[in-house]
Amino acid sequence: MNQLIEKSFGYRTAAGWIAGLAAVGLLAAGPWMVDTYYLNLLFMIGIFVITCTGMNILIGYCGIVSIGHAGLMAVGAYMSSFLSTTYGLSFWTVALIGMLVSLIIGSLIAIPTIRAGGVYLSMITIAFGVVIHEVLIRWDGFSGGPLGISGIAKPQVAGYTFDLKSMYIFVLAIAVIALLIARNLRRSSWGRAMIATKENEIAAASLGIRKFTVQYAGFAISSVLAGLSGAIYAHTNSFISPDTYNFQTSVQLVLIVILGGSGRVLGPVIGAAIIVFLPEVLDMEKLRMALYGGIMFAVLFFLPKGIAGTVAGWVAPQLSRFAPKSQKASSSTASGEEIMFSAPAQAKDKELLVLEGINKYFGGLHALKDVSFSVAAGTIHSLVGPNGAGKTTLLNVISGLYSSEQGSFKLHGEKLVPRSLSAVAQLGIARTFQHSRLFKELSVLENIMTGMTKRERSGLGASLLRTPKQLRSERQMEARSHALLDLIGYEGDRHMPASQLPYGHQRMVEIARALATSPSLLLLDEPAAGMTATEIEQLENLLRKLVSHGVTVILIEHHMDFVQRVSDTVTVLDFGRVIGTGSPEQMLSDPRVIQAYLGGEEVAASAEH
Ligand SMILES: Nc1ncnc2c1ncn2[C@@H]1O[C@H](COP(=O)(O)OP(=O)(O)OP(=O)(O)O)[C@@H](O)[C@H]1O
Repeated sequence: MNQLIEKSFGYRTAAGWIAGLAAVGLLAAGPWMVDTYYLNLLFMIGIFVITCTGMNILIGYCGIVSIGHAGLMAVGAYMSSFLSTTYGLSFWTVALIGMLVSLIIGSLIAIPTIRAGGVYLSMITIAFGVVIHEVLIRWDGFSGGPLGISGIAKPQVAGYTFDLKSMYIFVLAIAVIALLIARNLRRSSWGRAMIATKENEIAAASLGIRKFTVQYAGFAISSVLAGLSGAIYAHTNSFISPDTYNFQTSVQLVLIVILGGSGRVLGPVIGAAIIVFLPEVLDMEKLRMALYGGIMFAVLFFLPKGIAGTVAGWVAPQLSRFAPKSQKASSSTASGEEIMFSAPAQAKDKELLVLEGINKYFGGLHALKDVSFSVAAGTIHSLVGPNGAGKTTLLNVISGLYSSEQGSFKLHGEKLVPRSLSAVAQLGIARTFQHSRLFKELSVLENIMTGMTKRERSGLGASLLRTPKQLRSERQMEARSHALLDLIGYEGDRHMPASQLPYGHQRMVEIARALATSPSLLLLDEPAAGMTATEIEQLENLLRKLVSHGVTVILIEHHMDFVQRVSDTVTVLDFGRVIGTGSPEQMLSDPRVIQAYLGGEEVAASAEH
């Protein structure tokens, strides 16, 4: 039965390829089937697909809504047109230069845009688009001013001059390549890192993923595609003016991505087809902006996932009924233990982490007061204390999410200088969060694979081209993820989006994702919360397995019997201060600890009587 299912998945992929090839074949026959008017429209769809595939990577994968991308198209178009009309250079040379200049300018704009984040991000891109438009109107010597540049040469190859038909075929080929690149990226560690950062920047950073690096890559790809499509358009149309690339064009580009379905590879194709054909069909050329505004409103209100996203939402559950629930990678012979524990176990008596005099303030609140203790390698060290005692704050300080005002850390005997979350992850410290921070858009397997990003990430070029080496690395990561899920005893559907997981499974997957970073120190913030008794038992076994192989665990937990069973050492915090460190038996029977835990209840109880 399993083989049948696997075969049917193979058939699905094959069916996808056949349908794709048939569609491309049909579109390639376009020049011989439609008149010039419709061929022009098809050509424009191709141009938009190229640009919007880049924007889809930026908006859908990275979560950066750029409303100035027409400016980057303009850079490619004007640079190539200027060089072509002034120096008579060939299209192939000037298109390449246009693309590179667009890449350079896009990369420069990316820096403030990514750093600003939030609402300022889109404002910067709008400002960029407006500035480019103004520069083109005023810089006569380069752009021809408001009149633009005309007489731009068409591409030539061995004496053959490209006409609209051949340019259309060329654009179709580039659009298909752009779509394949977007698809490859989505299936690579770069694509997963982009989506992870978009969904939960803190969780992504805790896996060692640098937001700036992945978002910068998204900006770079989209700049290249915008510059290229700008150059192709200019050399086909033979004329460009500043109005070709105004604010309206930028809005149109965003609309195509959102209408088609941001983050969906085929979204730009659907969006571009509708946005190009609709004003023609409705004969609303003069009311184009009003029509776009209406479409934008309707899409955001009725189809927030766009057309492709909505259709996928209907179809995916039907297909998942045929998906193998617990599919394991056949190529892997490695077990979860072999993957996790390739490093030699550390001696138990060695101090892995030493905290000295940690203080943390939130305004007037002194949340951590001179916290000092050490954590021995290969042990489970629990942090307990009443609500608000400062346990999570301490974990946040250790993991680099918060900086402390005073105090120092030593890891493996070396002093650590203040560090970011992603830099701490690079040191081999992994964590989970009190409230699940899984990447909901990604499947269970993809979540785990995201944990391997810092060690396994292939180069960006290899990911875009899906080279055999990159494919091998992907398969290895997938096999390792299966093995890790086996290790934690995860029995659920591994291809299911994390958004659909029950709470207990979310917690387990989050632990597996942290383990995927191969940490030497694992910080767990209330991992048993929301778990069933069986799952807690599995967690207990897993923790024992981890420490037996030398992994060190710092555990925050409110289930005291669980703490008592698994811990080697317990540190008790109360009002941000350490009130004791010792064995679980010592600590949990210490009168100060009982007072700290029960004091509030006693007060409450006495108030009731
Ligand atoms: N980001 C923050 N800004 C302001 N105050 C904060 C912040 N994070 C924590 N605090 C405060 O610091 C104190 C310690 O909180 P913390 O969450 O670390 O306690 P805890 O021991 O983990 O509690 P619980 O068991 O309920 O999770 C609390 O008074 C809390 O309100």
